[in-house]
Order: sequence, then C-alpha cells, then structure tokens
Amino acid sequence: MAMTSQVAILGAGVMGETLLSGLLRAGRRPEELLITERRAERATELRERYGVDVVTNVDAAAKADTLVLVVKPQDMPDLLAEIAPVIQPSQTVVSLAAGITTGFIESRLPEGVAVVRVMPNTPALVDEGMAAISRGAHCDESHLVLAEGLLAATGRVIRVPEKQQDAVTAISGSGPAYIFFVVEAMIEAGVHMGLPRSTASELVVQTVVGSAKLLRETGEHPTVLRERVTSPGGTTAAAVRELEDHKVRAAFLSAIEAARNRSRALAAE
Ligand SMILES: NC(=O)C1=CN([C@@H]2O[C@H](COP(=O)(O)OP(=O)(O)OC[C@H]3O[C@@H](n4cnc5c(N)ncnc54)[C@H](OP(=O)(O)O)[C@@H]3O)[C@@H](O)[C@H]2O)C=CC1
Ligand SMILES: O=C(O)[C@@H]1CCC=N1
Repeated sequence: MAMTSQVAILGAGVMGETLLSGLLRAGRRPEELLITERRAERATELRERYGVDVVTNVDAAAKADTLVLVVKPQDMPDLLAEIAPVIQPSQTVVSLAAGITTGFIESRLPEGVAVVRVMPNTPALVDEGMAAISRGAHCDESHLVLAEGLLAATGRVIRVPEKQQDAVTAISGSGPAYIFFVVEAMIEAGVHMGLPRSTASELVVQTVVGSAKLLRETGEHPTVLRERVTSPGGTTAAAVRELEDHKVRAAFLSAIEAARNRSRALAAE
C-alpha cells in the first residue's frame, strides 16, 4: 500500500487528544492526521470536534508513515501485537508511554523499525509542553528530527539518553500534578482563612504563573528568588520554617523517586 505523509495517533485519550489538538493548532491539516480510538462514542466526539478520520489500528498502521502510540503502558503489548503484521521498516514509531522502553517495542515489531521514545506533559494543551525524546536502536538523525517536529508543535523538546527517561517521567511527565497539588493546598489555605474561593484561586494561579515567568526570564537560581521574597523576621521566613519542619522538601524527594520507580516497574509489567 502506498505511504502518505500522514501521522496516526493510536489511542486518543488525554495525551493523544492533547497532541492532536496541538498539531492542528500548529497548522497540520486534518487530512494529514489519523486517530484510533476503541470506544465508538469517543471516536464520534473526536471526529466531530477535530474533523480527523478515526480508523482502526491496523488501517492506521498500514496508511500512516508515522505512528504515535499513546495508549496506557498496560495496553501496549496488545496494540503492538495488532499492528506488527502491517508495519514496515520505512515507518517511524513514536511512543509516548511511560516506562515502555524502545527495546520492548522493537522486540515486538519487524526488524529495523525506528522507534523514538518520548515523555511529554499536559501543558502541551496550551503550547507550554515539555517533552524529552530518546532514540531507539534503529533511529538516525532524521527520525529524531521528525519526532522533534511533532512535539515542538506543543512546546519545548530536549533529547536525553533513554536511561534518563524514568527520571524525566518523574520530573516533567508527572510534574504538572505536583504543581496542581501545591496550588490546591494554597487555595484551601486561603479559603480556610476566610478568602472567597474565587479570590484565593486568582491569587494562587497568578502567583504560580508569575513565579514561573520570573524563573524563566531572570534565569536566577530558585534559592536566590526565594531569598528575595524572604524578609528577615517576616512572614515568608515563618512559612518556610513550617515547610521545613513538616519535611516538605524530603516529601518531594520521596514522591519523585516513587514516580521514577513506578516508571521502571511499568517496563517490567
Ligand atoms: N496524561 C499524562 O499526563 C501523560 C501521559 N503519558 C502517557 O500517555 C499514554 C496515555 O495516557 P493518557 O492519555 O493519560 O491515558 P488515557 O487512558 O486518557 O488514554 C489512553 C487511550 O488509549 C485508548 N486505547 C487503549 N487501548 C487501545 C487500543 N488498543 N487501540 C486504540 N485505543 C486504545 C484508551 O481507550 P479507552 O478509553 O477505551 O480505554 C484511551 O482513550 C500513557 O502511556 C501515559 O504513560 C505520558 C506523559 C504524560
Ligand atoms: O501518571 C502517569 O503514569 C503518566 C505518565 C506521566 C504522567 N502521567
């Protein structure tokens, strides 16, 4: 079957839809994209919302020259078994699944298929994503450039050795959840002290956005920026003392190590 320049997104859940919408915002035409989705009502919803064709995994694997795998790690073995018979070495496979190694994917596909492993994150939905990409055994520069082109549609992209991907997953893949957790806690604190929820929410969200911008635009170390907020004998010093007493720094270290370990375990499952 003749190849087209189509990109197929296999598994259009949270992350698959995020990538799809980003590619469309970046100027890809709906005809250049295919998606697969096993629930009929979700398929209809996506077709109506984005104007892209929803096809079977086998059709996607037969038609598109780039296959982006965005199913849960646990669903990856079945998906690979389904598409392996139709994949050719001229196609590129880009996997966004946490924990799943390029070696695992290569071992279930025909010899020679180029596999790129990516760890994206959900701020890609607003074009502020952070993605890290790693090459599989059969990748050359052109495959990495192709993957960078896809991910750059929704934010920043860096290259990392694959052995760093579990740590990347723990930091930037899961990272937005930690920030939202902190935001939730700060809003709750505001409400606890009597602020209307909407006021607390506006104060916290703008503080997070402003702090992120300050980090990015000044390039200063976070410790320096924190010290500038911390007046001697003042309010911030009192708050930071509580955070240290409650071992919040150690809790972050443990939490992020747990995410890294879970990423490693997903590969073994
Ligand atoms: N969410 C995130 O922040 C991030 C996710 N990832 C990775 O992205 C992947 C997807 O995660 P996420 O989007 O959160 O999960 P979701 O459950 O939202 O999406 C997975 C989608 O794949 C569909 N699916 C499962 N099996 C098949 C199949 N055989 N054929 C077609 N579609 C299938 C599921 O359908 P159904 O609903 O019927 O189960 C679902 O719509 C994971 O591997 C995860 O590690 C990576 C970085 C960040
Ligand atoms: O929680 C997860 O497993 C996925 C991978 C990184 C973010 N979400």
